[in-house]
Amino acid sequence: MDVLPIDPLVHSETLLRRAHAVLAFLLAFYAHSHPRDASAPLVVPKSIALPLSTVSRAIGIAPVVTYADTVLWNWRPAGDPTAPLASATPNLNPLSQFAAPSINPLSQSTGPAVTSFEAKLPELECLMLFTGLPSEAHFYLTSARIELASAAALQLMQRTLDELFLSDAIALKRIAVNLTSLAKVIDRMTVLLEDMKNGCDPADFYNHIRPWFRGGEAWNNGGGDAQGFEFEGVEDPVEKERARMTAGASAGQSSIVHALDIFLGTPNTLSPFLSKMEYYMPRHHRAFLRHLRAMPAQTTLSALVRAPGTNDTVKMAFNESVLALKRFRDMHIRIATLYIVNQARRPHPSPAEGDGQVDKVKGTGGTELVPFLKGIRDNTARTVVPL
Ligand code: HEM
Repeated sequence: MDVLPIDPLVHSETLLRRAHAVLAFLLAFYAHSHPRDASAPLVVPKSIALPLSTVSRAIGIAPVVTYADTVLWNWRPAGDPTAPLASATPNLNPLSQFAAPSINPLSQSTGPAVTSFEAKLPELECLMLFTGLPSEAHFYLTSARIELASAAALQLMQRTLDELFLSDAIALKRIAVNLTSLAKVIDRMTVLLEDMKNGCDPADFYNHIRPWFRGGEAWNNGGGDAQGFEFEGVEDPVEKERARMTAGASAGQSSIVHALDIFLGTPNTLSPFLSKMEYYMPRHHRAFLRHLRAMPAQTTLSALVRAPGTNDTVKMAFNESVLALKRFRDMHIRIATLYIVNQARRPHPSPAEGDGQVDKVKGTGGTELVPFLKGIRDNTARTVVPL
């Protein structure tokens, strides 16, 4: 195929994102419908490799299928094929109305308005699927709904950071209310995560959907020297190396849970895997995480809840949020067990992970998922502060 120029796209972030998604899907179709030779790199033809590498560099994201391609940029309002691409036109973005749900921390006798913005949740459908299976659409849209619900968490975090700056008695009261609200938003995310089971069949997921997400890292999984993808026509050594050992798409690339970890000060912020996943996020998300991390240590929430003299109300509200995040991760482990570990135990058509060593089963991001996810969950629980 010809190498198509990307010049007509360069002035539009939206078109560049769309190009990334289309090219990354093409890369996955090419790579994973190709006879696999674990001893050699997979040469990706320049018709895919060159524009994908250029577009990825332009928007600062890895040249492979990412969570952004399958979830963040992969929806439109259901039943409206003429609707603009996700986020093309802010006013027509069905998610934009949720960016600022009306949560007023000081008028909370009946709790935050989490349910009221949930009621307005629009019906969404996916732009692209690998398989066309309803399970695949449900898989992506479950994550999209979690992202949507988490808009409220972002706002609560922002308000709390503003109050931290003041840290007077009223500010402390507001912080406690915000944190209690945050716990409720995280619990809502957990309910939405559990809804994965109501539309995504575990066997379909494991055998037919998940194999498409694998990156260069998985090309020679377990086989000697790492070979990965070789992008034909890409000469720049940095870009070549970037393309070679890409991780597969994973919701570990969603920035919301990373943001919660930084905000609450869990030790997960030190996880090399989670840091690596930042390169697979849109650059604005990455910048946001850096910004959160750059807060001076003495002005963080973590410092406040550990400072002598901080009242128990604030500490209890903080612990509520931490424990809600732990519950989210408990649910996530149950989901990963159902969709990956249990499936790996069964005979299945593709030899993705069929060596029977269930403890060594890997996530699409490349982790040994059972110990990894449990460690992350336990770190979260350890962040609780004593009263
Ligand atoms: C069938 C559904 C799912 C399965 C099988 C699954 C599996 C996994 C696995 C195996 C990992 C380890 C990293 C890797 O190697 O890829 C992971 C990480 C992660 N996943 Fe999922 N996941 C699912 C759905 C979701 C959803 C809907 C979310 C929320 C948006 C989510 C959020 C995360 C996060 C934040 C991580 C990083 C680890 C952490 O912070 O706890 N996952 N997932």
